[in-house]
Amino acid sequence: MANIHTPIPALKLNDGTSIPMLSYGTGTARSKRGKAEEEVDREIVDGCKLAMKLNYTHFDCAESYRNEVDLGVAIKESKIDPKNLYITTKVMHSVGDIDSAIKTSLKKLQLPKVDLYLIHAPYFANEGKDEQKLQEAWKAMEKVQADGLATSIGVSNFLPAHLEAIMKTAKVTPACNQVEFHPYLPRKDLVAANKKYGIATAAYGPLSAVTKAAPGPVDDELASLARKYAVSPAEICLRWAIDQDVIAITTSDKEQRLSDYLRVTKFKLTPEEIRRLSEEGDKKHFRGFWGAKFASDERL
Ligand SMILES: NC(=O)C1=CN([C@@H]2O[C@H](COP(=O)(O)OP(=O)(O)OC[C@H]3O[C@@H](n4cnc5c(N)ncnc54)[C@H](O)[C@@H]3O)[C@@H](O)[C@H]2O)C=CC1
Ligand SMILES: O=CCc1c[nH]c2ccccc12
Repeated sequence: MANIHTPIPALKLNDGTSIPMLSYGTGTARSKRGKAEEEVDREIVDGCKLAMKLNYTHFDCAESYRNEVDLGVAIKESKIDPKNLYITTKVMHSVGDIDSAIKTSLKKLQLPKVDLYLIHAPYFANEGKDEQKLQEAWKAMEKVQADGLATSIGVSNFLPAHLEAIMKTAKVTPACNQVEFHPYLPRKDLVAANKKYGIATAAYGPLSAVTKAAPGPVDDELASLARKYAVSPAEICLRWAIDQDVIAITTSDKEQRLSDYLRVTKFKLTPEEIRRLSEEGDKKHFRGFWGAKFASDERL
């Protein structure tokens, strides 16, 4: 049985801060869709509070999820000092006015600052092709950090070309690039580009191989490793990310699953196990979010 008090491993970011490598994603919940954004959604609040009770500390949110208000209420009701939590949020449709967007997000979250603020996607900039727009948005992100409204700043869904564009004028290197990442979408060139700049990679959709993309060629290897470590195949997927220094952003509304995911603090995959899983993963390609429309090569 997992000891839920075993600390979640942390990764040092290029700005010297540490980020918990297992995060509770708030973007999967669907219940908010029928409600006004300001209306508190008890299902979302209770989901976040459950994760807090289980000792999750890192919460991944976004302007576009329309649930910053709910995460804010969950933090307040949990009575946990926000200093002991790690809150990520992202800007999407307000990317043209990032200065106001962060203030609006902080108001909804009832926080003086977030730990990590991300540009949700590069597509606002003429589907990622307008370098100047990307650079202007990044400059505004640097101001958010300079103003003390976000400890760290980063990006999401950026491909190597988008990183190169902003790095031409950046004063601050993004701390993190949050992208879809799992054995059927290992993003080798993108992870290499992130590494080149010292940018941490964060994975969304890390369970895709056991959920949306199942069945597939990694199934036998996942089952065998799950038996060896007495965990579920999902936890092997999470560890496959973490053992490659990738932050895993997952979620569930089931207490048992959320609790089980914390068993990732109890084991580590060997380099050979990671290699074997990656080799099997290479036999299939699956992309669940932001499809080919946005990348010249879907596998990028
Ligand atoms: N930056 C971006 O563009 C994006 C960010 N995200 C963030 O990442 C978070 C996690 O994304 P997901 O794709 O949901 O991650 P995920 O791949 O970890 O999947 C989690 C989902 O799988 C389900 N699940 C877990 N174990 C299962 C099992 N054994 N069998 C069947 N279903 C199972 C859970 O109930 C949950 O709905 C989101 O909540 C959001 O915060 C997600 C998508 C895009
Ligand atoms: O973050 C990516 C997935 C996602 C979940 N809800 C929304 C709403 C708007 C854009 C993207 C998403």
